[in-house]
Amino acid sequence: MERRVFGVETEFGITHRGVAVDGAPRPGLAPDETARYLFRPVVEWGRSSNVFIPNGSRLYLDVGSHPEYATAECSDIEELIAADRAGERIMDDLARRAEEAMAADGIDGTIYLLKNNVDSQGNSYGSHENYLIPRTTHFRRLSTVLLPFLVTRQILCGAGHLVTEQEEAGRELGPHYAFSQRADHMWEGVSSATTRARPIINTRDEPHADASAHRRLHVIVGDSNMSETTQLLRYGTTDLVLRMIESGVPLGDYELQNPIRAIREISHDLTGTATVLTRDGEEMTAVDIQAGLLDRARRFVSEEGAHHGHLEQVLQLWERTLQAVASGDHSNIDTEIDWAIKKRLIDEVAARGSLALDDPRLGQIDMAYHDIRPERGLHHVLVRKGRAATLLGQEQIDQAVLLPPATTRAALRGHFLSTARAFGAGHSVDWVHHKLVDRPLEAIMLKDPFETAAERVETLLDTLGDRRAVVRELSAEERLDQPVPPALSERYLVTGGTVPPPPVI
Ligand SMILES: Nc1ncnc2c1ncn2[C@@H]1O[C@H](COP(=O)(O)OP(=O)(O)OP(=O)(O)O)[C@@H](O)[C@H]1O
Ligand SMILES: [Mg+2]
Repeated sequence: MERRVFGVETEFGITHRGVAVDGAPRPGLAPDETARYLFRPVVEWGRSSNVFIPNGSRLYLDVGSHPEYATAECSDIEELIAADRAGERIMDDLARRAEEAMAADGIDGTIYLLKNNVDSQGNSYGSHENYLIPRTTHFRRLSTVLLPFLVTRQILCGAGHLVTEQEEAGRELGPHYAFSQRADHMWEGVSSATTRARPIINTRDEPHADASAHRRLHVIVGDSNMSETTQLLRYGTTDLVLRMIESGVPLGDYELQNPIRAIREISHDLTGTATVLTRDGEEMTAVDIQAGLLDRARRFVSEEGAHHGHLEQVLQLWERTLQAVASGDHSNIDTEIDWAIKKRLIDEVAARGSLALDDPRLGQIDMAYHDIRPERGLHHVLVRKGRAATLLGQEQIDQAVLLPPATTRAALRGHFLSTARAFGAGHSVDWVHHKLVDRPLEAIMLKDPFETAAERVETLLDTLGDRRAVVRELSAEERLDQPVPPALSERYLVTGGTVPPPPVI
């Protein structure tokens, strides 16, 4: 497919800790109560804990206690990473406000939002990727090529995990460092369930697009990444493998006999030498499978040409990461790949303090790496020290907090909801639908995720009043001055002119 739509959903871990008294930490609020404080400004803003916001994304608090941010539809990987990083910023801002609101209610303490995938009780929460693919893509090829790719992709873009207890039945492993947090929590290869069975690829058929032409591939196996370069590798390689599948190039058959056993064994073997069995009975390592696909990808790119500006970086980082795993020398990737960045830090602290791998202080580092608060989160600290690479400028992330990507229908969603709000008009939107409450019969469906200008949308918004005369777009400074979280600030201002009377019903 020439252009692809990407989106990523992140569920955050949330903890509240009370102020320590005489050095002893006091328990804080329960996660669900903390999450309710977190979402208070969201609910005040949108009368719901499930809202689409001006940057086109969705903020969502399910009955559980893992607040979720789903990026708007993005049409390139850099845009996607910016949208994802904006989500961290938005959640952190909500956490700061929640701490203030709690303090005003006499509840002191600190909120920790972690962009990781397991909490201290061993519960897992997700980082789900969405890729628009043509409906014609053979599902069979998804399981013969995409599934083995995803099972082994963790050696490239796992977030790293310090495992202190044996998590895998039947194998005696002492405390050790694994590639992935999520691998131990996957239960099926390809299926339509999400929470209970946790398949690697979810086939639930909700394309949020023209169903006769497209599918939305829902990948729920990935670890949440802190590193922008790791994200580049994660989405960049997956997009390339999908492109090769879509183009019908022969990719070999790596279909695995037991993908779920394989994903765990690979995660727990940092040497990259654990072998997995293909359906044909061949023994292969994760590095073998990834190297085979990288080789095909290089040939594919040299024949087809690069389809985005970061492609060479993706290929080089892919190769370097495989070399690092195969050689055991991670020094060539330990500023770019999450598992290696974090491992280096853990190894250093362990060596300095002569700590055993199951020392709880190291477990704390494993968690704190994912803390999204810039002053405190260890990934942020490493970036400031030059020990973790970045890809984006701050201004790209700032902009993604306030505005939707300009290249997909998210631009129209953001424009629609911000205009309706400026006029105080009841409205509802989702990925596809746009409705003014007073004009339900004129609801608009945008099934083409690449549609960025639609006369229909403007015509419907024109019923709100003479917009050209009365609506002004606020600058970023003006939006940041508003007393609400920046992501929820009003984008447009009605400055005068004639606002039409309410419609006669
Ligand atoms: N046509 C599309 N193709 C690919 N991705 C899409 C498309 N439309 C929307 N998306 C992306 O898919 C994600 C949908 O997130 P959302 O959490 O709402 O969906 P879901 O996972 O299906 O629902 P839920 O979380 O309620 O189970 C978003 O990141 C969005 O940008
Ligand atoms: Mg979701």
